[in-house]
Amino acid sequence: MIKADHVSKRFGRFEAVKDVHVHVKKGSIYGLLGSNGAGKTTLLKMLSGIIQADQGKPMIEGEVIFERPDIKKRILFIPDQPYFFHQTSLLQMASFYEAVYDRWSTERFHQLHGHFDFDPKAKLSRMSKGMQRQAAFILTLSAMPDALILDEPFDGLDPVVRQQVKNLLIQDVSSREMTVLVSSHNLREMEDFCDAVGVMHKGRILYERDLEELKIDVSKLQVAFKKMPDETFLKGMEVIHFEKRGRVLTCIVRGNEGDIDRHVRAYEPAIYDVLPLTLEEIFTYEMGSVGYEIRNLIV
Ligand SMILES: Nc1ncnc2c1ncn2[C@@H]1O[C@H](COP(=O)(O)OP(=O)(O)OP(=O)(O)O)[C@@H](O)[C@H]1O
Repeated sequence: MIKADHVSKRFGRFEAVKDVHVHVKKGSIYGLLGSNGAGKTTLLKMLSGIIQADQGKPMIEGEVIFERPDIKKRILFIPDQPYFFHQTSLLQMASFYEAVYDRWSTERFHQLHGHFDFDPKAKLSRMSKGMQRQAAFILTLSAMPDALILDEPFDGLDPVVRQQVKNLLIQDVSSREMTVLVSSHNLREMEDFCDAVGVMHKGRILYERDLEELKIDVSKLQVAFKKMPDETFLKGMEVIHFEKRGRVLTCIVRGNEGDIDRHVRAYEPAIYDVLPLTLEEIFTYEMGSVGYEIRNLIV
């Protein structure tokens, strides 16, 4: 659905995006993570058709987006600072959106501003950053886009509204296969929200993973033995990381859950638990093994 095919972008002599290849599947949510200046906004703007790539193809449904105004009407971008016309209200902005976007739904618009308890006649310029962001979501989701590209969309939203917005996005993804590409500095923000994540650093995608596959493939074990087993215990599994505190071993291991379970039980542990792994832990260990310290890249 959304694809960056070896895309690069320079600003003068500075290369902000370097040969990036990303694929966001239809009906999925892709989290683009990265620190300040990583190149996320530049990549999102190319994929929204706002700026042109120097090299490679930013594509939507197999077409280079920059050259296709018709496709741009179905792909909406919410920038990190939403823009509204001077002195307008949500209602006035809605008239503009209705005129531009063929699939605009007035019913959805009323439903959404009711949901957020939003005064549609109040001037948007007098509203807080978080309320302006809510307004951007109300307008954008009422345009019923096929794909949404969101730059730091949760900044400035309180935790309740943040969850409401996430739920609305998930609803559109599951009910009508909307595709979402979302950038964030915050790994925890993406947990339980994205289907896939990519980590961007200094213009490149360092690491990319499907989260379902990742969570199935990596486990965290806590085991204790009356008598410590020999080295075959650790050598018999693909251990990414382990810590030993007294008699308790905590191991992050890769591989089939059933095979791991059989291997561990063969050593007759006194205590054996499989603990939930956070996205941060998976990243810390996986990226650590390729030479990056995730904590230095994102929070
Ligand atoms: N129009 C521009 N002219 C010159 N340099 C630019 C321009 N836009 C972006 N850059 C540079 O490109 C790099 C990537 O910027 P970009 O905004 O894409 O990063 P980002 O990952 O979105 O960062 P942040 O999380 O801070 O918003 C930065 O070094 C930035 O200064």
